Amino acid sequence: MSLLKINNLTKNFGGLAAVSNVNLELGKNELVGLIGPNGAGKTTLFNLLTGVYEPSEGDVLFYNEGKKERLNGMKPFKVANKGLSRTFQNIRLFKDLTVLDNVLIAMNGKQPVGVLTGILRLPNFYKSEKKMTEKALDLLAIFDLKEKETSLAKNLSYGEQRRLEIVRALATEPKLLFLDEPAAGMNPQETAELTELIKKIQREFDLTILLIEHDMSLVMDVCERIYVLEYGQMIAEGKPEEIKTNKRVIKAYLGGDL
Ligand SMILES: Nc1ncnc2c1ncn2[C@@H]1O[C@H](COP(=O)(O)OP(=O)(O)OP(=O)(O)O)[C@@H](O)[C@H]1O
Repeated sequence: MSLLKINNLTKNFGGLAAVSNVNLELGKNELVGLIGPNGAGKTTLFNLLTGVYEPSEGDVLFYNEGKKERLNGMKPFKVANKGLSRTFQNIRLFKDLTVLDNVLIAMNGKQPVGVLTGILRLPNFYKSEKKMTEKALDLLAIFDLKEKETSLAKNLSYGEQRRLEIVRALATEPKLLFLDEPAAGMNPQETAELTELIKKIQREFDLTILLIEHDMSLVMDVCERIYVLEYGQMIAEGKPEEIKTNKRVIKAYLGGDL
């Protein structure tokens, strides 16, 4: 069953087509990779899918509980409310807030009580706040960050900050998660641990994941299917073993081995 469909998507920056006539489809519960050399258009594509950019041409269609919705032109917070969440290539945390507060802020849009209940601090407000805190701590525990709940985000190691970013994205209870280079800057052991975590959250949270990653071992290990972009165009799509031996893909990566 299709969850997201991208039809002939194009984004022009002046004379440059950063994304050109791209088609892509994600089925429910799929874990799909998006790879390509530097400047291929991967992040631009994520920005088109999450409302940061409006497409120059084409459609982004989201199949939400049987209803087809067109996401083009929707503001990022609206796209997030539909159940599409993302992490960024450059870490975007509230560095001077605690780990727990970083997660609670991400959850805020999901606060189930009304504004008045919140302003007047009625009993339901405290009940819901307690529930949210418990949920945030459960998520932090999965990512081995529970003991750090009171640490300031800026005092976490690089790998921990990257994990906290994923926790924040999950806190919005997404149906579709876009991960932009989650292993960037991680050492091999941290990358191996993250690989296992990505597999685990996809299973346990009933998620569909699209993953941009330069670390080929991670991509080949976790992804069921892989799309390859080069100069804004989708040059290949297939299973990891097909992508590894695809001549056009190998050429795009300067003739090197994947
Ligand atoms: N806001 C912008 N204005 C003008 N050009 C842009 C803009 N954003 C991206 N580009 C250009 O579009 C092309 C694709 O960039 P993009 O960042 O999407 O590539 P990428 O595949 O994510 O690269 P990397 O792997 O290095 O992160 C590049 O040539 C880039 O310079």
